[in-house]
Amino acid sequence: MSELVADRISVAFAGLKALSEVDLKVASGQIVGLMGPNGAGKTTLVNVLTGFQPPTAGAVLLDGAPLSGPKPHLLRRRGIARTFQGGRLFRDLLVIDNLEVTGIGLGQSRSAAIAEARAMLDWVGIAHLANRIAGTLPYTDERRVAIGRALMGRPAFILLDEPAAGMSGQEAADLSALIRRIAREMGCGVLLIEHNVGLVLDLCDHIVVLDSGAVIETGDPAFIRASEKVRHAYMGTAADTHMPVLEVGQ
Ligand SMILES: Nc1ncnc2c1ncn2[C@@H]1O[C@H](COP(=O)(O)OP(=O)(O)OP(=O)(O)O)[C@@H](O)[C@H]1O
Repeated sequence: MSELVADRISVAFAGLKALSEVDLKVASGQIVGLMGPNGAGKTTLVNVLTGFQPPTAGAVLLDGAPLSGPKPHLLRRRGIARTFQGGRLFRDLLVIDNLEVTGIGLGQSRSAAIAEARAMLDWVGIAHLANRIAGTLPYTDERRVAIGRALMGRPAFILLDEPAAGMSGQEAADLSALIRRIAREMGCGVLLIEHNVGLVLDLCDHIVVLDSGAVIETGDPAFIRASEKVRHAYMGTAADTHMPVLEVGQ
């Protein structure tokens, strides 16, 4: 059992407080949702947890030990992987090569990286895309490749930044099933940033809601669904009774 913790993380950009003393915890096999309106600080927190953004204050702890100042590739080697908004694949390379170079970057031999890349594409359900040029894929397939690439080396944690953006209901449902398998079958701890509130409420064991850089609510999906504070943050008024729920599947 492994645990990734954000401990009172603050980030300031030239006077703008992007995050203020944010706490968050993800354990092995758990799916934690990170919600909040645009500009709430979600990506900044993922950047801090993955070494792309140094915190102004606070610490990231992996199994109780602080990870102060390491570079993203070193955190990746320690088992903290992520995807990005927009995929960020090596667009001129084949899909299989995108995964292979990641394996090699993690210290695998070429043959081990190729073998894991093939097995991973199969596990994610996109073996048929192995020999496509990554830059020619439709958006939704690109997302799956990005997730497969992030799973190379079997990370302990995967942080997914808006993986369902632009997906149809059925595509989001398929993605949801994949994320559940990542947690249940791989035992990976998942942190999910997603604007599709329906997907987050359906999938997550625990949810943290940010607004203007601060945690305004944490709890299980039923608690978050009923929260006036969350409704208020999303809709701008407590009088509104509907959160912007996009239904998953069916
Ligand atoms: N590198 C940066 N320099 C200056 N300001 C930044 C930087 N990165 C983010 N910000 C600001 O910090 C705040 C939080 O941004 P962030 O991207 O983390 O929010 P978010 O919740 O991920 O938003 P979205 O849902 O739109 O992706 C915003 O006001 C944003 O403009």
